[in-house]
Amino acid sequence: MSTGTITDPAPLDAADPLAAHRDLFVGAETPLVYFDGNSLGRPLRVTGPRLAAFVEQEWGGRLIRGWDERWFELPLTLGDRLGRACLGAAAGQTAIADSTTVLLYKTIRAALAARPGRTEIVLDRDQFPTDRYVAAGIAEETGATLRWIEVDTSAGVTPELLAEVVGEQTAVVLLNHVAYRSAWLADAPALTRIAHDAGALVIWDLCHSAGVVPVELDAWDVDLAVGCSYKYLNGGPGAPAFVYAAARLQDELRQPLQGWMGAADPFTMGPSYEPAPGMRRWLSGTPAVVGMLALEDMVDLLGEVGVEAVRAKSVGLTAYAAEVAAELLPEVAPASPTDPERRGGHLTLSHPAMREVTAALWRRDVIPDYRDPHGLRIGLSPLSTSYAEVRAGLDAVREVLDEVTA
Ligand SMILES: Cc1ncc(COP(=O)(O)O)c(C=O)c1O
Ligand SMILES: Nc1c(O)cccc1C(=O)C[C@H](N)C(=O)O
Repeated sequence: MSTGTITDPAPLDAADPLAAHRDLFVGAETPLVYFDGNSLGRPLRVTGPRLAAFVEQEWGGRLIRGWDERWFELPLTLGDRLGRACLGAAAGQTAIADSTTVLLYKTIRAALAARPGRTEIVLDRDQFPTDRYVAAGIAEETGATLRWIEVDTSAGVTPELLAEVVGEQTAVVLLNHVAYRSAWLADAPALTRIAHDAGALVIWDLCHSAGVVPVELDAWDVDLAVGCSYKYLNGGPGAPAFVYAAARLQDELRQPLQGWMGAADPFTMGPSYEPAPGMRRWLSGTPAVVGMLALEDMVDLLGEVGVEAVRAKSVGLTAYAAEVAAELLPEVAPASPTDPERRGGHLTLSHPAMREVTAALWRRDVIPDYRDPHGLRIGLSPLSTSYAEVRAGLDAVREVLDEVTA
């Protein structure tokens, strides 16, 4: 059911300079509507053959020699390439390792230890659960206290809100760059400055921005950052995460999971742990080489396309989704910022029936996410999503909403 005033997606797709990139992704040609690329991105077509070739040639052919030839350095070489492609990080500051959860533990502990005498971890009430849970566990373990920023679930942390809570006891400020629920895009440079003015270190969780929103970690003077690689970086389910530590802090920071792969000379196998210089000290155990291969493919693609172009399409897609939703779903409330400058790569629409609507949409191969309270979350991966797909998905929301509220 259309009001007739909604912009036709066809000319938008025809004018989209990235439209052809859709064909690079597995499944993008099917009628399924995928609104969950911010939870698990689609695989690139090149990744299947690349995994098969890895098994036959690198793993099967080189066997243990692969470590010396490429794998031992891969967390750092790929980290550097990821840093250059979409994090604004010069070489030597990014490593691929662990999961975001584990890297949150490592970075928060390292930051706390670097601010002796200060006891507070500042974070917001609405940040992703794993961030809050890890911080709470560290507080129990170390005696640190959590100091909460109260935020509106349809918005996020502003400089004013942060300035109210930081103080001389703040050791570390932990923030999400794009809020997982509302898509609020935090003003990272301003918030980083506020943390620094209070004498604290800042950790940015970039899970919902890496690969879709340009990030400038060096220019913003960020201390530490973490993020996952399976959303807009299309690394695949459970692919390892990334960690950034500013070069100026690397000698000073000590992460707590002292494993042999982060030691100065792993193969000396000496009696005690000495951290490796540079980013290698952020590693703990054997790197997940197979898990990095799909990410490598996406980093190649992002390097070619440029994250600014990805962001331009992302803004186009979320603006179009907001426009269509406003026309087609007048009873639904926007639960994301209306200003595209403050909005990340997804859009959340709120209505009391959205849990039921989401379940019904999945049954008809329209795949968004549901997030409490009442949020239908539409994740739009710019390189694999078309404007026509946005329109088809929202038409389905209209039909299903009519059915479940009839
Ligand atoms: C902001 C944020 N942090 C962390 C995570 C997850 O961390 P992990 O990959 O360790 O499950 C997610 C999503 O799952 C997230 O959205
Ligand atoms: N990591 C996930 C998983 O292992 C299973 C299901 C969903 C996820 C997610 O990534 C959730 C996502 N971070 C969110 O913002 O809700």
